[in-house]
This record gives sequence, C-alpha cells and structure tokens, in this order.
Amino acid sequence: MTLLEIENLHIHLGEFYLQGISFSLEKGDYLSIIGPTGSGKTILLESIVGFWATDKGRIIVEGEDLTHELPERRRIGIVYQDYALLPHFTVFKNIAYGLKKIQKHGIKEKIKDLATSLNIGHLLHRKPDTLSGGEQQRVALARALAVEPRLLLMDEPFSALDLQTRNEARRLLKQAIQDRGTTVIHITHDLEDAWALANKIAVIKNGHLIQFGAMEEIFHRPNSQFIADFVGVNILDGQVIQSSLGMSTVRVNGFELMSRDEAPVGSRVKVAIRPENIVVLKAPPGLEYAKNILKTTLTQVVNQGNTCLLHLKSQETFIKVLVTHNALEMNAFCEGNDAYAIVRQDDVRIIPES
Ligand SMILES: Nc1ncnc2c1ncn2[C@@H]1O[C@H](COP(=O)(O)OP(=O)(O)OP(=O)(O)O)[C@@H](O)[C@H]1O
Repeated sequence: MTLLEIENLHIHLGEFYLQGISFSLEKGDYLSIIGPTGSGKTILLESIVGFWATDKGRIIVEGEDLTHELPERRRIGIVYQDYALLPHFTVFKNIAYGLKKIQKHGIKEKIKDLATSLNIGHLLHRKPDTLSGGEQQRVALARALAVEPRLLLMDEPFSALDLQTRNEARRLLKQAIQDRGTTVIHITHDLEDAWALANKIAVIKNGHLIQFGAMEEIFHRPNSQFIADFVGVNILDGQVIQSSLGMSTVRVNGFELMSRDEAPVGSRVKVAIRPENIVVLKAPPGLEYAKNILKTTLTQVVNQGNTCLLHLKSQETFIKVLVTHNALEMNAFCEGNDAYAIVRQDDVRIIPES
C-alpha cells in the first residue's frame, strides 16, 4: 500500500529552491535521505511535516492530500538532531506531551510499555538534563512514537551519539519501528545508518532529488559520478565464520576480515570499510601487520585533486582506497602493480543483513 506520495514539490526559501521533488513510499518503507550539507534535506523533511508552505506540488499521505493541512493534523512525527525535549518536564511528561491531546485513557500504561521497549522505563521520573545523550535520544523517539504517527521523520537523530550508543540506538529503533510497521524517513550523514536501517535511499543535491531507489541500486549502480563519489564507502558481502570475545571473522570472496563488531556465526552480513581507512603498500607488509591484509592488483588511479582514488581488485572483490599524492609517490605505484591493502579491525564495520 502506498503511504506517501510527493508529487513535483517546489519550495522557495530566500535564495534556496527545492525543485521538482517526486517519490513515493510504501507502508513500512525506511527511506534514508543523504546529500551534501545545505542541499535541502531538512527543508524537504520540514515541508512534509508541514512547517513550510509549498509553491507547487502535492504531499499525499494514505491517499489524503495534506499539502495545505496544518502540521498538528498531519499525524506525522519528527525527531530532531538536538531532540528538542522540554527541559522542565519529566521524561514521562515529555513522552505524554503530544499523546494527551489525542488520547484520554490508558496513557500511563502506553507510555510505560513504550519506555520499556526503548529501555528507558527506569527513567520516567527524571528530567532531560540528567540523562545521557543516548537516553535523551530514546526519549525523543518515544515521544514521537507515542502518538502512533503514520510517518516518522528523523533529522540526524544519532549524530550526537558515540559509536557504541549509536549501535544500541539503531537496534532499539529498528525493533520499535518493525513492531509498529512505521514508515520512516531518516536524514543521515552516516552511510552505516542507511545500511543498517533503510531499504530505500534518496540523494539530494542543490535542491534536486538526483537519485531515488533501493539501497543496493544506489550503492552498486549510482547514476552519476557525484553519487558514486558521495557513497564511496566499500561494501562487501560476507559470512561470519567466527565470533567470540568482541571479535568476529568474516569470509568475503575467499579472504578473511577480522572486525571488532560482533555478529552471529553463520549470518550473512555486509562489511563496510571507508576508502580513507585502508593503508596500501606495494610490497608485502612486515610482521607488524598480521591481520586483514588483502593481496590485490591496482587497476586504476583516479586523480581527485588533493587526493587519489585507487581502484583495487582481488578475484571478484573491488575495493576503493583514498590516498594522498605523497603516499602514491612514496610507493611508486602504477596501474597493474600488486597492492597490499591493510585495514585495522576497528575500521571493518559489520552491518547485519536487514
Ligand atoms: N528559513 C530559511 N530561509 C532561507 N533559507 C533557508 C532557510 N532554512 C534553510 N535555508 C537554506 O536552505 C538550504 C538548505 O537547507 P537545509 O537545512 O535543508 O540543508 P540540509 O541538506 O539539511 O543541510 P545539512 O546537511 O547541513 O543539515 C541552505 O542553503 C540553507 O541555508
């Protein structure tokens, strides 16, 4: 069932122009919006929630034209980067804030259940400034989910969280939205968020939607050089063959990569490695590097101004590595040379299959 249809949306804001945005989402879809800073991601989100008047186009939710509807009547939830919690209210009152307007009975039980599922059930009496960033983030999420929005919008909800807390927040969010079948649009700068949570992705640049589609499609068949560069993270398919004591080994096309992320043995996973986190050497590395060494061939060197992007190939695996011109010259690399790619276990990030 189609939940959201954005038809040819145009919004003028001072010098900025969001132009001709069209896409649709099915119920239960999870869309990640990515794009450079200032490209219009937040404006798009805020126009869906009803904060900006549209110059042209339509916003339709569950078949209902909401283009000119007041924000409070749209039943769309939003979670901001800074969480926007009410400082003088307890956690309970923060979560109950919007709910009280639409529900009179059973509020206490509903909030308790929701808070328990997000692991903040023990914090209901506390004020926001006594909470950690991760706890505040979950309160903001609980507040948005309490009103059972038909669409949940999130603007970089994890950006203030450290890696560990972010992983936990992703896990709880994923569970909460799966339990409710909520449709989500999530702006993120972190492609791992997109890989871990989304099934669709939209790329916005200069107020235009330049690609919209399934995750795999955008990463493996970007429709422009800009998108290819923008999503330049290496994503490899693999299977976990060992996992214990905070360390996993993933088999990827005949070689093995160790990661500090844990995942169940036997599970299919994707491994994300940022191109700038790979060290590349022409000669086999010494004993100081015992793990995560891939013998590859350098197939292409692309000059990108201050840096170079090296394309490496090992059997069926293609890896991109970002290096400085200095590093390239020191190694005297040429296309066709052997290249040993080395990556730290901390930089091999496991993304479970969703
Ligand atoms: N109220 C406003 N009036 C005029 N221009 C605005 C207004 N709000 C935002 N803009 C401009 O619109 C453009 C898009 O802003 P937006 O916040 O949507 O970008 P973004 O893609 O979310 O960026 P970031 O990733 O940095 O959060 C920017 O150039 C911004 O300066």
